[in-house]
Amino acid sequence: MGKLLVYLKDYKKESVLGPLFKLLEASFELIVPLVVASMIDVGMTNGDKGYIIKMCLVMTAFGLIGLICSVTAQYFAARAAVGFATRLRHELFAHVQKLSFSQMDSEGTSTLITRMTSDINQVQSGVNLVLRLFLRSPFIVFGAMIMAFTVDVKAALIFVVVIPVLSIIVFGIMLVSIPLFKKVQARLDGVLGITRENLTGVRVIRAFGEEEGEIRKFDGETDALKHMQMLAGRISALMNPLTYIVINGGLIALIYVGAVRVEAGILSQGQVVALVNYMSQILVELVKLANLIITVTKAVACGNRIEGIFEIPAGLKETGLTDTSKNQSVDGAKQEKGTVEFDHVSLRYHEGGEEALTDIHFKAQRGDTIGVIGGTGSGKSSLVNLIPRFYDVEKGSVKIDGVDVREYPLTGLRDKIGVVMQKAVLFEGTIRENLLWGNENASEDELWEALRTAQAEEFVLQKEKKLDEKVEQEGRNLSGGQKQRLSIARALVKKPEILILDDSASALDYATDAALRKSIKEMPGETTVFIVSQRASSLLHADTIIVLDDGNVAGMGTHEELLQSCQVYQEIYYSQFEKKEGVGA
Ligand SMILES: Nc1ncnc2c1ncn2[C@@H]1O[C@H](COP(=O)(O)OP(=O)(O)OP(=O)(O)O)[C@@H](O)[C@H]1O
Repeated sequence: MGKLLVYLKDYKKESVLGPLFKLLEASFELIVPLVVASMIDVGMTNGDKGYIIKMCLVMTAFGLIGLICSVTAQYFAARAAVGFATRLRHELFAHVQKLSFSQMDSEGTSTLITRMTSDINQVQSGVNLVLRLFLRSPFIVFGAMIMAFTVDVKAALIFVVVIPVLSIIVFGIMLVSIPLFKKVQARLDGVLGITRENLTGVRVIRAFGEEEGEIRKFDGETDALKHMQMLAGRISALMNPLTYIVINGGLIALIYVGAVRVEAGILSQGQVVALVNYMSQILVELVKLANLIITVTKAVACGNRIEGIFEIPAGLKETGLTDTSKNQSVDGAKQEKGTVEFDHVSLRYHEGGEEALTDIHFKAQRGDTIGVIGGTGSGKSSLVNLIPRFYDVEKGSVKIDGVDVREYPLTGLRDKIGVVMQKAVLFEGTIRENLLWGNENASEDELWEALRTAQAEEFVLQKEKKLDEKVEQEGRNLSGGQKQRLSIARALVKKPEILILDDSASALDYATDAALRKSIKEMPGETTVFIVSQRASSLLHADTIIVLDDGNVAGMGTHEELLQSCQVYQEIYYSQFEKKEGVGA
């Protein structure tokens, strides 16, 4: 948590002024009991109305000044806490962008969202409360005790007994409840996780009629949270009765000793009232202090979890070499733009886990169409994901234009590549805004050209506002096929040297799929295209088809060659060919 405090550095002034104004407010609070005492002893005893009014005015002035100090302190503390949290959120977000997909997979999206939202909020509350109370509460506790001693040493000895007993109760309860609050936080994370999973997968849940099961799961989690909160609440609830018993005992003792000493003429009535006020102030501040410590403990726990994310080293490292400089140094005058080479590549997602890809070796020339086929889980997506460095190889290397992809600046690398993922993802906005992700400077003509190639022109023309038609969050107002075609158009707007279509035509009918492949083939310039597909018919005309089986290359060649020599390919092809003979290939 300590390392996070560096983000407070822009708020040094606020972090100093906030506590200082709180101290000022506390100083006035400590003087008020003495003013009351004087009002009783001088004003009331002598029936001096003028003196009483004067003291009332002094108290009002103290109250007003205290209020101004308090509001000013709140302002500075809030400014520092909100500024700190905003900076922290920015930094965390930027750091998460630098994590590799494997690192994100191992943390989990839901965890990262919790770190970025509720954990940061908790830290923000902690910082705010610390700035307001960490000086004020101890100052009042010790200040009130010292003031009590200045009033009467013998009576103040009661404070010496009461304060430690109170402290033991307050901090004892706090010590027991802090681990419980941590458990409450963990349960809350569970509820958040289950809620998020349910809401993102709501369609599947309903399609499978799993609503009841989900409700039971959710109830189970919330019940567990409730029990934990009740337990923590019951223990915290002991605080008030116990502290009030002690404080009232103390007050009785104080009033008794005070009365005896007033009788003896050692103390005045006003002084006894001042002592009682100091005792009450101490109680209030000890309870505040305990709450502060609980909030701070929660904030530190959340801060440590955030720090844990910062401690994950940025998974994608760049050497910062430019593509052109390296190109020349590697290959002299020879221009290799658009070539993709896998040099004995192996990939493992987790240390100690199974290899997802083993010894993949091939070279695609500029303008080639490479088909990748294989059963589910055979490694097709894993293979193409290595090209834009969504994951890094474990062994070997992936080279573009003769240069290892790890040596490109990431933005430079990804500028060369257009990727259309298995799951089409669109963002809230208009069709135009989504397409411009590919190239923010693309002209109107270029957008329509990309839509034409992606077989999306017709349906966009049918929309009332054409390119300015609204796309809702996750593109939920579009069909699966429309989303896929828009995602393809978005990648084409980029005019990439390398285009990766990862099973991205699965929602298209055979005729549209064939038309799409034809228009991609006819695109101006020579784009190297990788098509991942489960459909053999989609890959018939590829220059090379890579057949994957359990992460290994089972065969490589043209359709005709593979049909002759590769058993895995024959199995795939004939299983589909029998059903779909003559359709759209
Ligand atoms: N992010 C990941 N973390 C861990 N393992 C993964 C990850 N992605 C894929 N795998 C594993 O790697 C293997 C290959 O998966 P991959 O997604 O590349 O297969 P695929 O051929 O594209 O499958 P499909 O056709 O079903 O999309 C599988 O065993 C899968 O469980």
